[in-house]
Amino acid sequence: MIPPGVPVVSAAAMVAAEQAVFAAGASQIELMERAGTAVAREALRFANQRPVLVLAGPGNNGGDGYVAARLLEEAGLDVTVATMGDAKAGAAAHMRSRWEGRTVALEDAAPRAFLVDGLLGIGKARPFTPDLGDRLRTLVEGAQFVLSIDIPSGFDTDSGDDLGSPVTADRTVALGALKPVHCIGDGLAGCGAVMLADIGIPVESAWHSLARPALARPSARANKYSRGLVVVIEGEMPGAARLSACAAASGAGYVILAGDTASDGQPHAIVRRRVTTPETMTELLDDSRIGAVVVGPGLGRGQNARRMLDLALSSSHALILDGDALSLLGTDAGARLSDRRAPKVLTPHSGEFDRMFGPGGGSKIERTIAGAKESGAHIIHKGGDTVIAAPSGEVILGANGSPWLSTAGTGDVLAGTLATQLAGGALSHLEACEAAVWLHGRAAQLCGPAFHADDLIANLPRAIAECL
Ligand SMILES: NC(=O)C1=CN([C@@H]2O[C@H](COP(=O)(O)OP(=O)(O)OC[C@H]3O[C@@H](n4cnc5c(N)ncnc54)[C@H](OP(=O)(O)O)[C@@H]3O)[C@@H](O)[C@H]2O)[C@@H](O)CC1
Ligand SMILES: [K+]
Repeated sequence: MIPPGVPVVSAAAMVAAEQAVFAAGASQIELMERAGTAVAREALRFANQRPVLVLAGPGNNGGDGYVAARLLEEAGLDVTVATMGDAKAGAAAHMRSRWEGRTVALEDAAPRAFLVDGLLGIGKARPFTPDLGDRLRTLVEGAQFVLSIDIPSGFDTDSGDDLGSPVTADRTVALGALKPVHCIGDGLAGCGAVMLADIGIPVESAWHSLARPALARPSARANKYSRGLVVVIEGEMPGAARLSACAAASGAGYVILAGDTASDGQPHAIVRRRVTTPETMTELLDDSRIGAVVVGPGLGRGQNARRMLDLALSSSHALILDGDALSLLGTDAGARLSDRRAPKVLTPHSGEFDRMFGPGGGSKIERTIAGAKESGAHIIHKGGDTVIAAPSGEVILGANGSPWLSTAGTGDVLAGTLATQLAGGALSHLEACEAAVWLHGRAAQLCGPAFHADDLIANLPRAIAECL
């Protein structure tokens, strides 16, 4: 769980924002006092008179820890500080000197019920030595509650990678702004629930956490075309396209399922069109009322699939490219899509993303931005830590889903949900992506455990109702 709709910044951008506050006259000591106060406030909500162990590292994260220790002791709690290394000169050393309570070296510390983790923050973290790692594991496992200051110690701020840290927090108090580690990678599990503390540092960013969309009810003048005409192209595995079409039918005015389906079926509201040749596909797409086309779910990778994809790409409609369409594009994705002027959204999982844009080169956020810039497409890079990137470099980080989403067909449902939001025309492309990811995640939460993709579709109207 992360706070919705707030800026997310890299470690370097956070430091720059802090520097701007110092340049405007605030002192580092003042800022650290505010940070430690925010941590102590959260700790007091959960400590419930239990003995507290504050871990204080050598940097400013440790400085925040000393402030929190002082305030918790003043509030009447039984507090011990375990130190790792000497506090660095400046505010951290100042806060260390103001702590007069019980202090032990980290190596000698014994577990206590309430653990406040101020070992390492957004400075460049190195893996813990084996001895320290073992001691830390004992302290974490011996605690009933772990509260991390800013980030869980031993995680990389920008990639969210766990550097072999034994810390798993129940809660993390993010100071000033969210960082990538709160939203992506191993950090999602390592942070626990994330609280955001405003410590008076103005932060602006092109990256934000996912927020619930504001969706409009249909106007009194609405008709099936004004609410969006969605076309879903069927292929070798028709069930996938049908899931997309059914999801699109939650909100779109008109949905056409185009393919080799001789029989019609449920729901009857979805119009079946027999489209098996380039001629019938061209005829279908020659309709300016179409708001969005979904191509890829269950499409197949044979010659016919390739032909259908090419025709969809050469149309002027907004395209959602998913599943087999992404595999067919492969390493040509950037070159082929950047020439296409009409809107396009790619919805790869990590395997499909790597096949198109390569596996290396930075964090999931940086790689998704690079893919969006290269292809000129919006990209929804799926996973437990979905990253949405626009070619402009804007990013939405969405972790509102459910681990139960990891089942076949849920991606097809996302593609259809997205088509509806794009075809409606009321939202920008980035907003449509954000709305689709939010609705999809919320529908999954409403399903509870052990659902299948059809259940997800059944819950989309309830998720939409929460956005009106
Ligand atoms: N800027 C501000 O005014 C404010 C900042 N705030 C707070 O400051 C935090 C950032 O502080 P920071 O930049 O001092 O970095 P932080 O992560 O605490 O320490 C880095 C140190 O750890 C050391 N180290 C690394 N790995 C290690 C290991 N395995 N084992 C042992 N040592 C290891 C590393 O040593 P080195 O690698 O350089 O030898 C370096 O000395 C931020 O998250 C927030 O909590 C708030 O108070 C608001 C005001
Ligand atoms: K920490």
